Amino acid sequence: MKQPPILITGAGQRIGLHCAERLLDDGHPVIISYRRERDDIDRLRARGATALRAEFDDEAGIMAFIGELGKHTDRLRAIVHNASQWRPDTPGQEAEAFRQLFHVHMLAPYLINLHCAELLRHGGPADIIHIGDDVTRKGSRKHIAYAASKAGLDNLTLSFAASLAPQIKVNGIAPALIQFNVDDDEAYRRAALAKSALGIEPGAEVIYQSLRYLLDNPYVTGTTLTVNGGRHLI
Ligand SMILES: NC(=O)C1=CN([C@@H]2O[C@H](COP(=O)(O)OP(=O)(O)OC[C@H]3O[C@@H](n4cnc5c(N)ncnc54)[C@H](OP(=O)(O)O)[C@@H]3O)[C@@H](O)[C@H]2O)C=CC1
Ligand SMILES: Nc1nc2c(c(=O)[nH]1)N=C([C@H](O)[C@@H](O)CO)CN2
Repeated sequence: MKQPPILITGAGQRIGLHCAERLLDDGHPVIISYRRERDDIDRLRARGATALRAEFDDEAGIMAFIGELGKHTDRLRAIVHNASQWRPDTPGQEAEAFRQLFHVHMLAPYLINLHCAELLRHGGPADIIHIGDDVTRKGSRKHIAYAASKAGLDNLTLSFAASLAPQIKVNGIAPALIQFNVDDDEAYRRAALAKSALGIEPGAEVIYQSLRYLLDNPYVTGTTLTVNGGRHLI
């Protein structure tokens, strides 16, 4: 019997896109959510992925996505909450930033988990994976709202792991620098690389490897994998 699809949110680019491609390479059916249309999303469609547009900026958008998802599948192998916005604290926009970050990093995973857990209860292996951030370990001077919203996501991992066991495993992945953004200048890149013991920009494959471990291990739940190049050692 064909495996149930794996849902990855925010997989129109970068880490989510890479993980979607690698899951397709491994023969998994894939559903992604995306916000802005991109050529890469057409490439995923050509490989058989289902791409559903989603805006998690308010409750209505999140619930609309949940309704649309239910029209495309009655089972899921896993839900990967990857969608995210990385924005600094901006004077004059503090509350709006906090609202946006709370919605995408906490309310969307919370409502999707509550409303879609039933799709994971099909008797086979089932996982929810929250992509957090190593920054929750100590906070951030310039991304206070971002770090707080990711810390809330870490706590959702614990609560949902307890609540959905034993049918569904729930874990997190806490990356630190994985992949620079195109507009990151040389000085920023040098400073960011110096913040970890291993000092490299590893690329998205290290997140796919972590995802693979959590999907394949039947005895891990309620944990968060740190993938940070040893930042905690510096
Ligand atoms: N890249 C890195 O080095 C690190 C990444 N992480 C985490 O890893 C994950 C993947 O990182 P990365 O690939 O860089 O992520 P991106 O910054 O590329 O964001 C992923 C996607 O999330 C979507 N998204 C953002 N806000 C919303 C929203 N309100 N509703 C729906 N979709 C939304 C974006 O869609 P669109 O572009 O169409 O707007 C984007 O394509 C994230 O959770 C991130 O926090 C953690 C530490 C380091
Ligand atoms: N949604 C995103 N979250 C984060 C990103 C990103 O590009 N998108 N990038 C980082 C940085 O790499 C940081 O870990 C090191 O400077 C953090 N989160």
